[in-house]
Order: sequence, then C-alpha cells, then structure tokens
Amino acid sequence: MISILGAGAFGTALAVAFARNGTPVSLWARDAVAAKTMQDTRQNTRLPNVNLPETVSVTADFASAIADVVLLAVPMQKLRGLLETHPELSGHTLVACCKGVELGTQLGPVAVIRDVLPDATPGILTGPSFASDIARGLPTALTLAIADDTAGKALQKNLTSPNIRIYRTADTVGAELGGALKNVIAIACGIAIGAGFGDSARAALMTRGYAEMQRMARALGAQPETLSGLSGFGDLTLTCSSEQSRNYRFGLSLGRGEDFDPSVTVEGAATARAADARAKSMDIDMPITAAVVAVLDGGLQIRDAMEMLLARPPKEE
Ligand SMILES: NC(=O)C1=CN([C@@H]2O[C@H](COP(=O)(O)OP(=O)(O)OC[C@H]3O[C@@H](n4cnc5c(N)ncnc54)[C@H](OP(=O)(O)O)[C@@H]3O)[C@@H](O)[C@H]2O)C=CC1
Ligand SMILES: O=C(CO)COP(=O)(O)O
Repeated sequence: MISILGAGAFGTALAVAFARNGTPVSLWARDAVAAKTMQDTRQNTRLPNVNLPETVSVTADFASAIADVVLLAVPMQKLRGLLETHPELSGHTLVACCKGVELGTQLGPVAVIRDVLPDATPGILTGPSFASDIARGLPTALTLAIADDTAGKALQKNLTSPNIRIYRTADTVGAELGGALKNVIAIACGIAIGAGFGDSARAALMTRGYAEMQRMARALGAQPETLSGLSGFGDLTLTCSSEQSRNYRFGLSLGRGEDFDPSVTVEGAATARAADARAKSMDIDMPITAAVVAVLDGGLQIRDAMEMLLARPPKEE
C-alpha cells in the first residue's frame, strides 16, 4: 500500500495514477467530512471530472492511512506542521510532493523532513506534471530525488505507472530547488504577459530566471545536471508557458491588475520571499526573484520592475 497525505489536486491525481498499477492507495484528508464525501462520491472538487478507482480509499483516520511509503502532498508552508503533529512518521520513507522553500528557515521540503524527523528516509518527487494531466493518464516524466540509493531504486519501481516515467537522482538539493524556484519565475512570466510585455519578454525572463536558479543551486551545492533536467528546466518550461499553472495565472492576474482567488495554492509567492532572503544572505545575484518580491509587496510598480531589470549594468551572458 502507498499512503498519500493531503487530498488536494496533486495527492488525488497521484492516487489515481498509482491505482492504475493495481496498488492499493490510502489517501488521507485532514477533514473528516471532506474525506467521507470523497470516499462516498469517488470525486474530489479540487480535481474535477476524475473518478477515484476502487483501490483508492479516502480517510481522515491517520493511523490507518500510514504505510511504509508515505507521500506528502500538502502545500510547502504546511509541511512542517504536518510532520510535527505526527512524530509516528519517523522511520518511514517520506517522499515530499510539494514545491517550495519554507519561510523563516529557507529550507526545501527534503531539508524540512530531515529537520523534523531525522530518522525518516526523505526524498522528493517533482518535475513537470499538472495534476489533471496525471489523473487523465496523459504521459508525464518526473524526477525522484533520494539520497539513499537502495530506497531510491525500490521507490522508482514502486511509483512508476503506465503514464508516469520516473528518473532517479541522489541530488535532493538540486531537485527541490528546481521545483521551488521555477514557480517564482512563472509568476514573473505571468506578470510580463498580463502586463502586455509580450512573448520575447517572457523568453528573456525564463532564460535569465533559469540563470538565477542555477546560481542559487551552485551556491547550495546542487549538481548542474539536476537543474537542466525535469525538476529544473523541464518544470520551468511547463509552468512558464501554460495557463494550467496556478503560479503563472496568479502572475497574469497581477499583470492585468485583476484580483486572484486567495484560496488557490500559489507556492511561488511565499517561495519568492524565502528565496530572496536566502539569496541576499548569501550574496547570490537573483534580480528577477527580488523584483517579484518587490511587486508582490507593493513596493514596485510592474513597469518600473521591468525597466529596472533592463537598466541593470551590461554584463556577459
Ligand atoms: N496541482 C498540481 O498540478 C501540482 C501540485 N504540486 C505540488 O503539490 C503541492 C500540493 O498542491 P495541490 O495538491 O495542487 O494543492 P491543493 O490546493 O489542491 O490542495 C492542498 C491540500 O493540502 C491540504 N492541506 C493543507 N494544509 C494541510 C495540513 N496542515 N495538513 C493536512 N493537509 C493539509 C488541503 O486540505 P484542505 O482541503 O483541508 O485545506 C488540500 O487537500 C504543492 O506544493 C504543489 O506545488 C506538484 C505538481 C503538480
Ligand atoms: O508544479 C506544477 C507543474 O509541474 C503545477 O504548477 P502550479 O502549482 O503553478 O499549478
């Protein structure tokens, strides 16, 4: 059995995909009423038009939901709280499925798992994949990053399903950074398109945003190949170019001066602040990330942010 903690769009989509392997999946929701509704109706309003296979059981009973392998599909800023409330997860293989950097500590999901539950075996499943694509059985490829090679090989086999091809790496730092930072650049790209700056501006932001991602990754000891793989370049490309992305759509709304539903999960907003703080403390040049933070905090108008980025001193590429 695989257990998935967090019955949002992504947790539910993964449950559907693993069930296609015939693997029993226990999907845990914190809200008992929501769990019962999902179990009875076989639907989740966060992932419309998808039916839950019979081998997926949705429950709010934590103890009965836990298997040896546990996937953590809650938003990044909620991960620590979940782990702290459930010390019984210690000793399990815990695979983060969230993308972001924690505010305050500036740690990624694998580092947060290590921090709270040092006896767990931590990993991360990340890469370009929209929940609805996964649930509909469309082809996707993901990165599984886990330092423990034996656990990694077993998990890679376990989590592969007919529509999900999984690549493995031991570079957890690179994988978690790629997945986190691409959301910040996606917000920047959404802002640029929403404000009418055009596709060329978006390509510039994606490329120079990727340079920022690499700079931070190098400074934190990640392998450059990880950033050029699915979890970095792959996810950056997807998220900056598709209106399926909530981070990109959030940026679009900002650029157009429209409101955005605050209940929608937009990981890049908190992550921008956390990454900006880390970059400043380590003297890493990340001007696009800094500009996103300044726009989010209302300290900089969008047009001024773009002018500021263009007016930076000339440099070699
Ligand atoms: N959606 C996607 O396409 C993809 C998402 N991801 C990543 O997956 C993570 C989750 O995103 P997603 O599923 O889309 O988000 P959703 O907003 O769809 O769902 C979030 C889920 O987390 C639950 N949750 C929030 N806080 C807690 C908590 N403290 N304890 C337990 N459960 C909690 C929510 O429960 P409740 O309803 O009770 O609030 C909800 O079920 C994010 O980091 C995202 O970047 C990765 C790849 C693709
Ligand atoms: O991470 C994702 C795609 O890989 C999902 O992106 P959003 O969170 O922006 O919707």
